Amino acid sequence: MLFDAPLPRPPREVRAGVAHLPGFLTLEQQAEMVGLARGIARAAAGTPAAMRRVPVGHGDGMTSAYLMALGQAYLSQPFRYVPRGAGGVEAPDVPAEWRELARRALLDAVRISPDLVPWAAAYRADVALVNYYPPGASMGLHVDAMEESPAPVVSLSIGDEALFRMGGTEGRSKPWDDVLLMSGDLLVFGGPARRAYHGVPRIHPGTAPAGCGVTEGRLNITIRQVDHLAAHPTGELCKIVHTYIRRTGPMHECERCSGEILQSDHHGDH
Ligand SMILES: O=C(O)CCC(=O)C(=O)O
Ligand SMILES: [Fe+2]
Repeated sequence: MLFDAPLPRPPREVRAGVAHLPGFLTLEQQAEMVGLARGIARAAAGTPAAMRRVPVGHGDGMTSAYLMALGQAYLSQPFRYVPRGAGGVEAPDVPAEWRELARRALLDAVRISPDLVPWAAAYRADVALVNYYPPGASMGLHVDAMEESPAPVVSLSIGDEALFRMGGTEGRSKPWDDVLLMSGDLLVFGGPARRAYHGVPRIHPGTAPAGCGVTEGRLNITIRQVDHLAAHPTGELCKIVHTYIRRTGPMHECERCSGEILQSDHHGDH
């Protein structure tokens, strides 16, 4: 009996700015997310927004995961987001319930990692990247560097267990923090860890729980804020395109009202 009961996995701060909340999603919520992702992938099949294999930080002998971007197209070589309509590139919508789920996930994560606090109130998810790892797939150590906003990344795992590795901000070398991500787990990284190297060296085949919606492999959904937004004194939101460091602190200029100086809706992000 001692070894039959699952070991308790309390929420924990892996390091400053990294919160791991095991079992954040119920099995029903997991199956619902998988169903939604599958439906979107089916509808996008055969279009430029279709799920595709994208090697991330891969060495010899590593098999890459499949990727589908929602909210904005995410192109490789070099990696970049392309806003909808720009250059005729389209992307499926991020389901409204995922954006809301990410907002709530961040609020929960803030309680575990106080370094995430500055981002919670103004967080606005605008992109979701859906990764599918077939058995044997992995993702090399990389930095999520293409988002203009420094808001945290909200990551949900469904299906097979994965070894998630978080390194430093300077390079891929040790020390690393290794975290076992199981089906339903939430991981949020931001603040001092936002631009840290991270990856998935391996997944453990055959470990997906019955009823999670994934029978083989692992689904990872990262929900992100790409656009860096600022609030006008009127409350209208604009996208920050330039940041000037003044003696009084950072000042921002937006796309639409070029030249106008805006107040950031974030705190301590520069
Ligand atoms: O699969 C994971 O847990 C991490 C995915 C990731 O790092 C990414 O999509 O940028
Ligand atoms: Fe990443």
